[in-house]
Amino acid sequence: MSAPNSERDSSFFKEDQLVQSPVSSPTLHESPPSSPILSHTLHNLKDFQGPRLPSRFTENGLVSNQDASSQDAESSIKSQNTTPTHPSASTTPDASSLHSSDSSPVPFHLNSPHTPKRMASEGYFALPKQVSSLRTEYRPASLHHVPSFHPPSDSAPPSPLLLAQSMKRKGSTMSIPGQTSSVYSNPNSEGEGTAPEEKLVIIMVGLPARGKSYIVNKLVRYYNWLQYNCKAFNVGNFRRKQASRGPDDASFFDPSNPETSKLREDMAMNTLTALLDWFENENGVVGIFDATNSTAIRRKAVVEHLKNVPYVTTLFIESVCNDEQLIAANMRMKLFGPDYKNMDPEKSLRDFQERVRLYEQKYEPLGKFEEDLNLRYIKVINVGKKVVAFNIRGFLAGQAVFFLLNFNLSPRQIWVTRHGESVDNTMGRIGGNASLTNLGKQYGEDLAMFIETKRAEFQDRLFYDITRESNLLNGGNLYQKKQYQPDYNNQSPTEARTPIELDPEDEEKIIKPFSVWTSMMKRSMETAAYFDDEQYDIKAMRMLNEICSGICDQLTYEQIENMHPEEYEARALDKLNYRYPGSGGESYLDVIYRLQSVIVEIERMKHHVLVIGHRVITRIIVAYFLGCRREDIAHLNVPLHTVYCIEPQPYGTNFYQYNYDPQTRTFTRVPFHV
Ligand SMILES: Nc1ncnc2c1ncn2[C@@H]1O[C@H](COP(=O)(O)OP(=O)(O)O)[C@@H](O)[C@H]1O
Ligand SMILES: O=P(O)(O)OC[C@H]1O[C@@](CO)(OP(=O)(O)O)[C@@H](O)[C@@H]1O
Repeated sequence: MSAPNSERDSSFFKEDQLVQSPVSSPTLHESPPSSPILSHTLHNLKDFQGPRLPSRFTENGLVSNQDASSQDAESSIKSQNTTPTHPSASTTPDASSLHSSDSSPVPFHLNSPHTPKRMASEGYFALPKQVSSLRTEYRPASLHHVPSFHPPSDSAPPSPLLLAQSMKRKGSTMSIPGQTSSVYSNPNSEGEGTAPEEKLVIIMVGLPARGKSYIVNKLVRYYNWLQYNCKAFNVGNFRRKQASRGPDDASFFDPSNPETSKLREDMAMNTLTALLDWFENENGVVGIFDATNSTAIRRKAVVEHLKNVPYVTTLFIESVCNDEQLIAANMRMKLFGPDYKNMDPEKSLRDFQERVRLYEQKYEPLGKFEEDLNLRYIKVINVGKKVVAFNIRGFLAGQAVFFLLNFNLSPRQIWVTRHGESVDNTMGRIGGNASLTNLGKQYGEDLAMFIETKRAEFQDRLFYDITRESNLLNGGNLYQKKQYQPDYNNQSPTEARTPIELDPEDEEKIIKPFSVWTSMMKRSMETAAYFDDEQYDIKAMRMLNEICSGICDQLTYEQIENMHPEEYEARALDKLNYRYPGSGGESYLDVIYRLQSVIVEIERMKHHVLVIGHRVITRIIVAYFLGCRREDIAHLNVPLHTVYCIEPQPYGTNFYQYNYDPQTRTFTRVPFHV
């Protein structure tokens, strides 16, 4: 019998790993376990000499091996409306508690959606190999006759039916690297028996120039930052690498052309196969299939291709856009893309418009077909102005939905810097809650002036771009930028200008609020003290506090090396996962997870923000926008008195870096290098 929680030794708990579980669970075409729930239970009751499970069931509750996959062990639990009791429990559930709420026995049906095959695809645990090979006899009692429950004793094993009920169905829930520890029994050094973790295949849907790849790139960055191994598989890129890829113009996309249609389907399935190979060979966790996937028949082929893959769940993401201005802008963006680079823009635009027209002929939006199959999907309409979600389940899928509800395309600036120099910085002491030195205060004062200037500059750029855009679209003359060059050297940029009449919609886009966020530590809040809270929304956040160094707080690195050499060495080996010992001690991974809400809020905001953080905080935020590899995050070079500016763009992100010179009290732009 498994030990109660409190007595389990540490071997029961293992950090949820990034890598896929090494356990070789039975692939679903092998003879499936006789009863996934029961066998899983046996696996958990590691000392229990439970009832012998049959290798077969037949129609009256016993099902042949071939049909075992239609075995509905789970519904026999779910429908009996009882909280499964552990076989060792002394309570004896009476017959009524084993029946559905309407007190009639629940039919034991064989075609349940929760068969081992479906359970695997829904993220339930498939059984570790050593259990599924168990060959024992089990004859489920008829549901009309419910045997009374006798606590197990050496001689009489518990009633198999109740044993079944004691099996909590394993659902998919969050497994966060460095934050959760999945409990399982019989761990061994290779991690055998480690709980297999859910994998997610995201399937994009949408006409060309609807932002699919843009969304994909953001999701890849977000999942990887959360330490889930995520990669995009773009069919267009696959096509461009093919020697025999058919015509390079829109005719390739003509659905009435059988040859090119076959080519396109083959390219799509080959790309999907590459995604599955990546799952297998590189321990992928979230694979994103980036294609138009514009017809139900294509999506059915994708689902068929995936249905036998263990632990995989799917999520369709459709980007819908009926904003003509945005679509026109998107199409113009495409002219700078790989399909039309260095080609005549007018001709390329016409060709791309023809490609879209050909797709539109056969386009089928997500809907009844997917709902009839209970497939999960989310529709993002006009960049999230409206979002429709269907049957969203699973932790990883939920993360995608959460993210998609919070991103936008508005041009704005994201500024990140550490606090000004603190007393502890001058002493080389880490952590603590020291105040600024005079130099640190000077930095804060000059930072406020610098940001004020950059805010006005960006506002000018927005004004020029937006009025130019609206003039272009309205056939008007281009706005002459020179009318708008304020004299920054002599006056505060925000007051010197004559007010200009703007229509309300443009005004909202151009005159943007500006948030200044600090941690709740003195050195950060004191740096923000020079910002005018009439002009800036200033907010202190505990999530932005510096990493807690536990027993090493207030020590120098040299002291740590001398006093705690093993800690010093361990941290140097794996700074990302290493957690400082002592009360509140944290790792970089811990800080990443407490910054998740800050990152999503920055993505959601349409206005500017300045984060005045700390070394770890600055590294993690800059690493997110850079899309850094996990091994680089904890080592980015982010010295004091350096300001980073991040500008999200339609295709990617612009980065700028400014170094502060305390002698001249100026900021100079330098090549971005972290
Ligand atoms: N949700 C969205 N709806 C519409 N356009 C978007 C969306 N997200 C991003 N875009 C814009 O669409 C442009 C083209 O996006 P892209 O990803 O290349 O399209 P697709 O991959 O669908 O062909 C990007 O420049 C981006 O600014
Ligand atoms: O992860 P490492 O490189 O140790 O940097 C974190 C350390 O940086 C420091 C600098 O000493 O942050 P801060 O920017 O707040 O001054 C310490 O407080 C913190 O422990």
